[in-house]
Amino acid sequence: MNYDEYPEFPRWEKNFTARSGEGLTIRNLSVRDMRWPTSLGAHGSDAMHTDPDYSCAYVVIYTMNDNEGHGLTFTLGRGTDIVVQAVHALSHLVVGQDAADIFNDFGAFWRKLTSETQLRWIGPEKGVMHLATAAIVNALWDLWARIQHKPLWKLIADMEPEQLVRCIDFRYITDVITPEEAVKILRERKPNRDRMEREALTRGYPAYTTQVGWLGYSNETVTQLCHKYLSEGFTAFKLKVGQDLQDDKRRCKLVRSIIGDDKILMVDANQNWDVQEAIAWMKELAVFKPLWIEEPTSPDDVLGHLAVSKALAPLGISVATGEMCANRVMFKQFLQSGAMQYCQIDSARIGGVNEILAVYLMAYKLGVKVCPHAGGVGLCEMVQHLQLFDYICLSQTSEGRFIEYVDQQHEHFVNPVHVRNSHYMPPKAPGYSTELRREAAEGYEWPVGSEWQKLFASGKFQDPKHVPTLPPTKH
Ligand SMILES: C[C@H](O)[C@@H](O)CC(=O)C(=O)O
Ligand SMILES: [Mg+2]
Repeated sequence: MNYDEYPEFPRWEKNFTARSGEGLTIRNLSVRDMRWPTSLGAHGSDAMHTDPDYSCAYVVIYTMNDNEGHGLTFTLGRGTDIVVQAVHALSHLVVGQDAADIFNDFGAFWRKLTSETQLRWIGPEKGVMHLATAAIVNALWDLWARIQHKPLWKLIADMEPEQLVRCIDFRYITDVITPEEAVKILRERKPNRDRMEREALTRGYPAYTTQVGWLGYSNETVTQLCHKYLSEGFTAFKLKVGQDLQDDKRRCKLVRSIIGDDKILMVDANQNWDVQEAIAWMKELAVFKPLWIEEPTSPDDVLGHLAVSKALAPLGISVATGEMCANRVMFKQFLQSGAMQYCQIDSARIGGVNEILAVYLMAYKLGVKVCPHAGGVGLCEMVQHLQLFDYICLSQTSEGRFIEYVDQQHEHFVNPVHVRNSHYMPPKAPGYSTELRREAAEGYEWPVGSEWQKLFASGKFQDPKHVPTLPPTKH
Protein backbone atom coordinates (compact mmCIF):
# COMPACT_ATOMS: atom_id res chain seq x y z
CA MET A 1 0.00 0.00 0.00
CA ASN A 2 1.51 3.31 -1.08
CA TYR A 3 0.62 5.95 1.47
CA ASP A 4 2.22 8.70 -0.59
CA GLU A 5 -1.10 8.76 -2.44
CA TYR A 6 -2.89 9.51 0.83
CA PRO A 7 -0.88 12.29 2.45
CA GLU A 8 -3.52 12.84 5.13
CA PHE A 9 -3.05 9.31 6.47
CA PRO A 10 -0.37 8.47 9.01
CA ARG A 11 2.36 6.04 7.95
CA TRP A 12 1.12 2.92 9.63
CA GLU A 13 3.70 0.28 10.42
CA LYS A 14 3.13 -3.38 9.67
CA ASN A 15 4.30 -4.37 13.13
CA PHE A 16 1.48 -5.44 15.43
CA THR A 17 3.18 -7.46 18.14
CA ALA A 18 2.71 -6.32 21.69
CA ARG A 19 5.51 -7.17 24.12
CA SER A 20 4.77 -8.29 27.63
CA GLY A 21 6.51 -6.72 30.59
CA GLU A 22 6.44 -3.22 29.09
CA GLY A 23 3.94 -1.65 31.42
CA LEU A 24 0.94 -3.15 29.66
CA THR A 25 -0.35 -4.81 32.80
CA ILE A 26 -4.00 -3.83 33.22
CA ARG A 27 -4.25 -1.87 36.45
CA ASN A 28 -7.92 -0.93 36.37
CA LEU A 29 -11.23 -1.39 34.60
CA SER A 30 -14.03 1.13 35.04
CA VAL A 31 -17.60 0.79 33.83
CA ARG A 32 -20.36 3.40 33.65
CA ASP A 33 -24.09 3.38 32.94
CA MET A 34 -24.64 5.92 30.15
CA ARG A 35 -28.11 6.86 28.94
CA TRP A 36 -29.64 9.38 26.54
CA PRO A 37 -33.32 10.45 26.68
CA THR A 38 -34.16 9.43 23.08
CA SER A 39 -37.62 8.16 24.03
CA LEU A 40 -38.74 11.80 24.35
CA GLY A 41 -38.59 12.15 20.55
CA ALA A 42 -39.41 8.52 19.65
CA HIS A 43 -35.93 8.29 18.11
CA GLY A 44 -35.12 4.61 17.72
CA SER A 45 -38.71 3.42 18.21
CA ASP A 46 -39.97 0.25 16.59
CA ALA A 47 -42.81 -2.26 16.93
CA MET A 48 -41.32 -3.88 20.04
CA HIS A 49 -39.23 -1.11 21.54
CA THR A 50 -41.62 1.79 21.63
CA ASP A 51 -39.73 4.03 24.08
CA PRO A 52 -35.99 3.33 23.79
CA ASP A 53 -33.53 5.49 25.68
CA TYR A 54 -30.34 4.81 23.72
CA SER A 55 -27.73 3.76 26.28
CA CYS A 56 -24.55 1.84 26.79
CA ALA A 57 -22.42 0.18 29.42
CA TYR A 58 -19.13 2.01 28.88
CA VAL A 59 -15.88 0.31 29.88
CA VAL A 60 -12.42 1.88 30.14
CA ILE A 61 -9.36 -0.29 30.67
CA TYR A 62 -6.15 1.33 31.98
CA THR A 63 -2.66 -0.11 31.80
CA MET A 64 0.25 0.57 34.18
CA ASN A 65 1.91 2.76 31.55
CA ASP A 66 -1.32 4.76 31.13
CA ASN A 67 -2.55 3.38 27.86
CA GLU A 68 -6.35 3.26 27.67
CA GLY A 69 -8.89 1.12 25.88
CA HIS A 70 -12.53 2.21 25.56
CA GLY A 71 -15.35 -0.20 24.80
CA LEU A 72 -19.09 -0.39 25.06
CA THR A 73 -22.20 -2.41 24.55
CA PHE A 74 -25.48 -0.90 23.41
CA THR A 75 -28.64 -1.04 25.55
CA LEU A 76 -32.04 0.67 25.67
CA GLY A 77 -32.13 2.28 29.12
CA ARG A 78 -33.45 0.15 31.97
CA GLY A 79 -31.20 -2.87 32.39
CA THR A 80 -27.95 -1.06 31.61
CA ASP A 81 -27.24 -1.23 35.36
CA ILE A 82 -27.52 -5.04 35.14
CA VAL A 83 -24.95 -5.14 32.31
CA VAL A 84 -22.70 -2.92 34.43
CA GLN A 85 -22.92 -5.48 37.24
CA ALA A 86 -22.02 -8.27 34.81
CA VAL A 87 -18.94 -6.32 33.70
CA HIS A 88 -17.91 -6.00 37.36
CA ALA A 89 -18.38 -9.74 37.76
CA LEU A 90 -16.03 -10.47 34.84
CA SER A 91 -13.42 -7.84 35.67
CA HIS A 92 -11.32 -10.14 37.88
CA LEU A 93 -10.36 -12.01 34.71
CA VAL A 94 -9.00 -8.83 33.14
CA VAL A 95 -7.44 -6.68 35.86
CA GLY A 96 -3.87 -7.78 36.62
CA GLN A 97 -3.40 -9.43 33.22
CA ASP A 98 -0.65 -8.30 30.87
CA ALA A 99 -2.42 -6.92 27.79
CA ALA A 100 0.42 -8.13 25.58
CA ASP A 101 -0.18 -11.71 26.74
CA ILE A 102 -3.89 -11.30 25.98
CA PHE A 103 -3.21 -10.00 22.46
CA ASN A 104 -0.63 -12.65 21.67
CA ASP A 105 -3.15 -15.42 22.38
CA PHE A 106 -6.44 -13.55 22.13
CA GLY A 107 -8.56 -16.56 21.16
CA ALA A 108 -7.50 -18.36 24.33
CA PHE A 109 -8.22 -15.31 26.48
CA TRP A 110 -11.66 -14.91 24.86
CA ARG A 111 -12.46 -18.51 25.72
CA LYS A 112 -11.36 -17.93 29.32
CA LEU A 113 -13.62 -14.90 29.61
CA THR A 114 -16.67 -16.69 28.21
CA SER A 115 -16.02 -19.90 30.14
CA GLU A 116 -15.71 -18.51 33.68
CA THR A 117 -16.66 -21.59 35.59
CA GLN A 118 -19.50 -20.10 37.65
CA LEU A 119 -20.62 -17.10 35.58
CA ARG A 120 -21.10 -19.18 32.44
CA TRP A 121 -24.15 -20.72 34.10
CA ILE A 122 -26.04 -17.45 33.64
CA GLY A 123 -25.10 -17.32 29.94
CA PRO A 124 -23.50 -19.20 28.40
CA GLU A 125 -22.40 -16.85 25.64
CA LYS A 126 -25.73 -15.07 25.48
CA GLY A 127 -27.79 -12.32 27.08
CA VAL A 128 -26.42 -9.98 29.72
CA MET A 129 -23.19 -11.95 30.19
CA HIS A 130 -22.39 -11.71 26.51
CA LEU A 131 -23.24 -8.00 26.35
CA ALA A 132 -20.77 -7.49 29.20
CA THR A 133 -18.19 -9.63 27.39
CA ALA A 134 -18.64 -7.47 24.29
CA ALA A 135 -18.01 -4.23 26.22
CA ILE A 136 -14.80 -5.61 27.74
CA VAL A 137 -13.53 -7.24 24.56
CA ASN A 138 -14.26 -4.11 22.53
CA ALA A 139 -12.22 -2.09 25.05
CA LEU A 140 -9.31 -4.53 24.69
CA TRP A 141 -9.33 -4.19 20.90
CA ASP A 142 -9.42 -0.41 21.21
CA LEU A 143 -6.42 -0.63 23.54
CA TRP A 144 -4.52 -2.84 21.12
CA ALA A 145 -5.21 -0.61 18.12
CA ARG A 146 -4.19 2.51 20.06
CA ILE A 147 -0.94 0.88 21.16
CA GLN A 148 -0.23 0.12 17.51
CA HIS A 149 -1.27 3.69 16.49
CA LYS A 150 -3.75 2.30 13.98
CA PRO A 151 -7.48 2.41 13.49
CA LEU A 152 -8.84 -1.01 14.36
CA TRP A 153 -9.74 -1.88 10.74
CA LYS A 154 -6.12 -1.33 9.75
CA LEU A 155 -4.80 -3.36 12.66
CA ILE A 156 -6.80 -6.41 11.60
CA ALA A 157 -6.41 -5.86 7.87
CA ASP A 158 -2.60 -5.90 8.31
CA MET A 159 -2.52 -9.14 10.26
CA GLU A 160 -1.11 -12.29 8.75
CA PRO A 161 -3.89 -14.87 8.30
CA GLU A 162 -2.44 -17.06 11.09
CA GLN A 163 -2.33 -14.13 13.51
CA LEU A 164 -5.90 -13.15 12.79
CA VAL A 165 -7.19 -16.69 13.10
CA ARG A 166 -5.44 -17.01 16.46
CA CYS A 167 -7.82 -14.36 17.82
CA ILE A 168 -10.84 -16.58 17.20
CA ASP A 169 -12.32 -19.33 19.39
CA PHE A 170 -13.46 -22.01 16.91
CA ARG A 171 -15.20 -24.11 19.56
CA TYR A 172 -18.65 -25.19 18.28
CA ILE A 173 -18.09 -24.04 14.67
CA THR A 174 -15.47 -26.41 13.27
CA ASP A 175 -18.23 -28.35 11.51
CA VAL A 176 -18.56 -25.29 9.26
CA ILE A 177 -15.08 -23.77 9.33
CA THR A 178 -11.77 -24.87 10.85
CA PRO A 179 -8.82 -22.61 11.69
CA GLU A 180 -6.88 -24.18 8.82
CA GLU A 181 -9.65 -23.41 6.34
CA ALA A 182 -9.91 -19.86 7.65
CA VAL A 183 -6.17 -19.35 7.13
CA LYS A 184 -6.45 -20.76 3.60
CA ILE A 185 -9.32 -18.39 2.71
CA LEU A 186 -7.52 -15.36 4.11
CA ARG A 187 -4.32 -16.33 2.29
CA GLU A 188 -6.15 -16.72 -1.02
CA ARG A 189 -7.68 -13.23 -0.61
CA LYS A 190 -4.44 -11.59 0.59
CA PRO A 191 -2.97 -10.51 -2.80
CA ASN A 192 -5.92 -8.12 -3.32
CA ARG A 193 -5.70 -6.43 0.07
CA ASP A 194 -3.71 -3.36 -1.00
CA ARG A 195 -6.03 -2.65 -3.91
CA MET A 196 -9.14 -3.03 -1.76
CA GLU A 197 -7.68 -0.76 0.91
CA ARG A 198 -6.92 1.90 -1.69
CA GLU A 199 -10.47 1.72 -2.98
CA ALA A 200 -11.94 1.95 0.51
CA LEU A 201 -9.83 4.99 1.30
CA THR A 202 -10.95 6.70 -1.88
CA ARG A 203 -14.63 5.78 -2.06
CA GLY A 204 -15.62 4.78 1.42
CA TYR A 205 -18.25 2.12 2.10
CA PRO A 206 -21.97 2.43 1.16
CA ALA A 207 -24.51 3.21 3.88
CA TYR A 208 -28.30 3.00 4.14
CA THR A 209 -30.37 5.04 6.56
CA THR A 210 -32.97 4.04 9.13
CA GLN A 211 -33.31 7.60 10.39
CA VAL A 212 -36.38 8.21 8.22
CA GLY A 213 -38.31 5.25 9.52
CA TRP A 214 -38.75 5.15 13.31
CA LEU A 215 -42.24 3.96 14.14
CA GLY A 216 -43.10 6.89 16.39
CA TYR A 217 -42.30 9.57 13.77
CA SER A 218 -45.09 11.70 12.28
CA ASN A 219 -45.79 11.92 8.53
CA GLU A 220 -44.18 15.35 8.47
CA THR A 221 -40.99 14.09 10.10
CA VAL A 222 -40.77 11.07 7.78
CA THR A 223 -41.31 13.30 4.73
CA GLN A 224 -38.77 15.87 5.83
CA LEU A 225 -36.16 13.22 6.63
CA CYS A 226 -36.65 11.35 3.35
CA HIS A 227 -35.93 14.60 1.48
CA LYS A 228 -32.94 15.35 3.69
CA TYR A 229 -31.31 11.94 3.15
CA LEU A 230 -32.10 11.93 -0.58
CA SER A 231 -30.32 15.26 -0.86
CA GLU A 232 -27.34 13.76 0.98
CA GLY A 233 -27.07 11.04 -1.67
CA PHE A 234 -28.68 8.11 0.15
CA THR A 235 -30.16 5.45 -2.10
CA ALA A 236 -31.44 2.95 0.50
CA PHE A 237 -33.97 3.60 3.28
CA LYS A 238 -35.32 1.41 6.09
CA LEU A 239 -38.76 1.71 7.64
CA LYS A 240 -40.08 0.18 10.84
CA VAL A 241 -43.24 -1.91 10.45
CA GLY A 242 -45.20 -4.54 12.32
CA GLN A 243 -47.73 -2.94 14.65
CA ASP A 244 -50.62 -2.03 12.34
CA LEU A 245 -50.88 -3.26 8.76
CA GLN A 246 -52.93 -0.35 7.43
CA ASP A 247 -50.51 2.10 8.99
CA ASP A 248 -47.54 0.21 7.50
CA LYS A 249 -49.13 0.44 4.06
CA ARG A 250 -49.67 4.15 4.50
CA ARG A 251 -46.07 4.75 5.61
CA CYS A 252 -44.53 2.52 2.92
CA LYS A 253 -46.61 4.35 0.30
CA LEU A 254 -45.48 7.71 1.66
CA VAL A 255 -41.80 6.77 1.62
CA ARG A 256 -41.98 5.16 -1.83
CA SER A 257 -43.77 8.27 -3.18
CA ILE A 258 -40.80 10.39 -2.06
CA ILE A 259 -37.82 8.13 -2.79
CA GLY A 260 -39.23 6.72 -6.04
CA ASP A 261 -39.09 3.18 -7.40
CA ASP A 262 -35.41 3.26 -8.27
CA LYS A 263 -34.27 3.50 -4.62
CA ILE A 264 -34.04 0.62 -2.16
CA LEU A 265 -36.57 0.17 0.63
CA MET A 266 -36.10 -2.24 3.54
CA VAL A 267 -38.60 -2.98 6.32
CA ASP A 268 -37.93 -4.09 9.90
CA ALA A 269 -40.49 -5.77 12.21
CA ASN A 270 -38.17 -6.19 15.23
CA GLN A 271 -39.50 -9.69 16.03
CA ASN A 272 -43.16 -8.69 16.38
CA TRP A 273 -44.77 -11.54 14.40
CA ASP A 274 -45.42 -15.25 14.48
CA VAL A 275 -44.10 -17.07 11.44
CA GLN A 276 -47.35 -17.35 9.48
CA GLU A 277 -48.31 -13.82 10.46
CA ALA A 278 -44.98 -12.58 9.10
CA ILE A 279 -45.58 -14.28 5.78
CA ALA A 280 -49.15 -12.98 5.46
CA TRP A 281 -48.17 -9.43 6.48
CA MET A 282 -45.26 -9.27 4.08
CA LYS A 283 -47.42 -10.51 1.20
CA GLU A 284 -49.52 -7.38 1.83
CA LEU A 285 -46.42 -5.15 1.80
CA ALA A 286 -44.85 -6.86 -1.25
CA VAL A 287 -46.36 -4.26 -3.57
CA PHE A 288 -43.90 -1.71 -2.10
CA LYS A 289 -41.00 -3.90 -3.26
CA PRO A 290 -38.96 -4.13 -0.06
CA LEU A 291 -35.49 -5.63 -0.49
CA TRP A 292 -35.70 -7.37 2.86
CA ILE A 293 -37.85 -8.00 5.88
CA GLU A 294 -35.69 -7.71 8.98
CA GLU A 295 -36.31 -9.73 12.15
CA PRO A 296 -39.75 -10.99 11.11
CA THR A 297 -40.01 -13.23 14.17
CA SER A 298 -38.12 -14.42 17.27
CA PRO A 299 -34.35 -13.98 16.84
CA ASP A 300 -33.86 -17.57 18.05
CA ASP A 301 -36.22 -19.18 15.54
CA VAL A 302 -33.92 -20.52 12.83
CA LEU A 303 -36.54 -22.73 11.18
CA GLY A 304 -39.15 -19.97 11.42
CA HIS A 305 -36.84 -17.61 9.52
CA LEU A 306 -36.25 -20.37 6.98
CA ALA A 307 -40.01 -20.76 6.45
CA VAL A 308 -40.38 -16.99 5.98
CA SER A 309 -37.42 -16.98 3.56
CA LYS A 310 -38.93 -19.75 1.45
CA ALA A 311 -42.39 -18.19 1.38
CA LEU A 312 -41.15 -14.70 0.44
CA ALA A 313 -38.41 -15.64 -2.05
CA PRO A 314 -40.89 -15.86 -4.97
CA LEU A 315 -41.96 -12.27 -4.16
CA GLY A 316 -38.35 -11.09 -4.36
CA ILE A 317 -38.18 -10.33 -0.61
CA SER A 318 -35.18 -11.55 1.39
CA VAL A 319 -34.82 -12.08 5.13
CA ALA A 320 -32.28 -10.10 7.17
CA THR A 321 -31.49 -10.79 10.78
CA GLY A 322 -28.67 -10.86 13.32
CA GLU A 323 -28.83 -7.78 15.56
CA MET A 324 -30.14 -9.99 18.37
CA CYS A 325 -28.51 -13.24 17.27
CA ALA A 326 -26.99 -14.53 20.50
CA ASN A 327 -23.62 -15.89 19.37
CA ARG A 328 -21.59 -17.56 16.59
CA VAL A 329 -23.42 -20.85 17.12
CA MET A 330 -26.80 -19.30 16.34
CA PHE A 331 -25.27 -17.46 13.38
CA LYS A 332 -23.85 -20.78 12.19
CA GLN A 333 -27.31 -22.33 12.07
CA PHE A 334 -28.92 -19.34 10.35
CA LEU A 335 -26.13 -19.30 7.76
CA GLN A 336 -26.02 -23.07 7.23
CA SER A 337 -29.75 -23.48 6.81
CA GLY A 338 -30.39 -20.61 4.40
CA ALA A 339 -32.59 -18.88 6.99
CA MET A 340 -30.90 -15.48 6.51
CA GLN A 341 -29.98 -13.90 3.20
CA TYR A 342 -28.50 -10.82 4.87
CA CYS A 343 -26.36 -11.34 7.94
CA GLN A 344 -26.56 -8.40 10.31
CA ILE A 345 -23.68 -8.67 12.72
CA ASP A 346 -23.83 -6.33 15.70
CA SER A 347 -20.57 -5.10 17.20
CA ALA A 348 -21.83 -5.16 20.77
CA ARG A 349 -24.23 -8.09 21.12
CA ILE A 350 -22.01 -11.10 20.53
CA GLY A 351 -18.64 -11.30 22.25
CA GLY A 352 -16.81 -8.47 20.50
CA VAL A 353 -14.43 -8.44 17.53
CA ASN A 354 -13.10 -11.99 18.06
CA GLU A 355 -16.49 -13.68 17.70
CA ILE A 356 -17.58 -11.34 14.90
CA LEU A 357 -14.53 -12.36 12.86
CA ALA A 358 -15.76 -15.95 13.15
CA VAL A 359 -19.17 -14.92 11.80
CA TYR A 360 -17.61 -13.03 8.88
CA LEU A 361 -15.58 -16.11 7.97
CA MET A 362 -18.62 -18.41 8.11
CA ALA A 363 -20.74 -15.95 6.09
CA TYR A 364 -18.01 -15.70 3.46
CA LYS A 365 -17.66 -19.45 3.20
CA LEU A 366 -21.42 -19.97 2.96
CA GLY A 367 -21.93 -17.11 0.49
CA VAL A 368 -24.13 -14.85 2.64
CA LYS A 369 -23.80 -11.06 2.45
CA VAL A 370 -22.98 -9.21 5.68
CA CYS A 371 -24.79 -5.89 6.24
CA PRO A 372 -23.99 -4.81 9.81
CA HIS A 373 -26.60 -3.55 12.22
CA ALA A 374 -25.73 -0.09 13.53
CA GLY A 375 -27.35 3.07 14.79
CA GLY A 376 -27.36 2.47 18.53
CA VAL A 377 -24.83 4.36 20.67
CA GLY A 378 -21.37 3.68 19.20
CA LEU A 379 -22.51 0.95 16.81
CA CYS A 380 -21.89 2.95 13.62
CA GLU A 381 -18.52 3.95 15.06
CA MET A 382 -17.57 0.29 15.55
CA VAL A 383 -19.09 -1.61 12.61
CA GLN A 384 -17.40 0.58 10.02
CA HIS A 385 -14.07 -0.95 11.13
CA LEU A 386 -15.45 -4.49 10.87
CA GLN A 387 -17.01 -4.07 7.44
CA LEU A 388 -13.78 -2.50 6.18
CA PHE A 389 -12.00 -5.66 7.28
CA ASP A 390 -14.51 -7.69 5.25
CA TYR A 391 -14.04 -5.41 2.25
CA ILE A 392 -10.25 -5.49 2.35
CA CYS A 393 -9.54 -9.06 3.47
CA LEU A 394 -12.55 -11.28 2.81
CA SER A 395 -15.51 -10.58 0.50
CA GLN A 396 -13.52 -7.81 -1.25
CA THR A 397 -16.71 -6.30 -2.61
CA SER A 398 -19.47 -3.97 -1.45
CA GLU A 399 -21.84 -5.20 -4.14
CA GLY A 400 -25.35 -5.45 -2.66
CA ARG A 401 -24.03 -4.65 0.82
CA PHE A 402 -24.41 -1.61 3.08
CA ILE A 403 -23.71 -0.51 6.62
CA GLU A 404 -26.72 0.84 8.50
CA TYR A 405 -26.50 4.54 9.36
CA VAL A 406 -28.47 6.45 11.96
CA ASP A 407 -27.60 10.01 12.90
CA GLN A 408 -27.78 9.83 16.69
CA GLN A 409 -25.25 10.37 19.51
CA HIS A 410 -22.25 10.69 17.19
CA GLU A 411 -21.42 14.11 18.63
CA HIS A 412 -20.61 12.44 21.95
CA PHE A 413 -17.65 10.53 20.55
CA VAL A 414 -14.09 11.79 20.32
CA ASN A 415 -13.79 10.27 16.83
CA PRO A 416 -17.31 10.16 15.37
CA VAL A 417 -18.14 8.50 12.06
CA HIS A 418 -17.59 10.51 8.93
CA VAL A 419 -20.27 9.82 6.30
CA ARG A 420 -19.78 11.54 2.95
CA ASN A 421 -22.23 11.23 0.07
CA SER A 422 -23.89 8.25 1.81
CA HIS A 423 -20.58 6.44 2.32
CA TYR A 424 -18.70 5.77 5.53
CA MET A 425 -15.18 7.15 5.11
CA PRO A 426 -12.49 4.97 6.77
CA PRO A 427 -11.59 6.26 10.23
CA LYS A 428 -8.03 7.46 10.62
CA ALA A 429 -7.59 7.87 14.37
CA PRO A 430 -5.94 5.03 16.30
CA GLY A 431 -8.38 2.73 18.08
CA TYR A 432 -11.93 1.46 17.63
CA SER A 433 -13.63 4.92 17.63
CA THR A 434 -15.24 4.03 20.97
CA GLU A 435 -14.06 6.82 23.26
CA LEU A 436 -16.80 9.09 24.62
CA ARG A 437 -16.06 12.77 25.06
CA ARG A 438 -15.53 13.79 28.66
CA GLU A 439 -18.53 16.18 28.60
CA ALA A 440 -20.77 13.37 27.33
CA ALA A 441 -19.61 11.03 30.05
CA GLU A 442 -20.25 13.70 32.68
CA GLY A 443 -23.58 14.81 31.27
CA TYR A 444 -25.26 11.50 30.54
CA GLU A 445 -24.10 9.07 33.21
CA TRP A 446 -27.26 7.64 34.73
CA PRO A 447 -28.62 9.00 37.06
CA VAL A 448 -25.95 11.40 38.31
CA GLY A 449 -25.04 13.20 35.05
CA SER A 450 -25.81 16.91 34.78
CA GLU A 451 -28.18 16.39 31.81
CA TRP A 452 -30.15 13.81 33.77
CA GLN A 453 -30.37 16.11 36.77
CA LYS A 454 -31.91 18.77 34.51
CA LEU A 455 -34.38 16.25 33.09
CA PHE A 456 -35.41 15.15 36.60
CA ALA A 457 -35.89 18.78 37.63
CA SER A 458 -38.03 19.46 34.54
CA GLY A 459 -40.29 16.52 35.39
CA LYS A 460 -39.65 14.83 32.01
CA PHE A 461 -38.03 11.84 33.73
CA GLN A 462 -38.43 10.47 37.21
CA ASP A 463 -35.36 10.45 39.43
CA PRO A 464 -34.86 6.78 40.43
CA LYS A 465 -34.29 7.84 44.03
CA HIS A 466 -37.95 8.95 44.14
CA VAL A 467 -39.33 5.73 42.63
CA PRO A 468 -41.22 4.00 45.45
CA THR A 469 -39.76 0.65 46.47
CA LEU A 470 -41.58 -2.22 48.18
CA PRO A 471 -41.19 -2.49 51.96
CA PRO A 472 -38.92 -5.34 53.05
CA THR A 473 -40.68 -8.71 53.13
CA LYS A 474 -41.56 -9.94 56.63
CA HIS A 475 -40.65 -13.59 57.25
C1 LIG B 1 -34.56 -0.18 19.35
C2 LIG B 1 -33.63 0.03 18.21
O1 LIG B 1 -33.72 1.37 17.79
C3 LIG B 1 -33.94 -0.89 17.03
O2 LIG B 1 -35.19 -0.52 16.46
C4 LIG B 1 -32.84 -0.81 16.01
C5 LIG B 1 -33.03 -1.69 14.82
O3 LIG B 1 -33.76 -2.64 14.80
C6 LIG B 1 -32.26 -1.39 13.61
O4 LIG B 1 -31.60 -0.35 13.56
O5 LIG B 1 -32.33 -2.19 12.71
MG1 LIG C 1 -33.34 -3.96 13.08
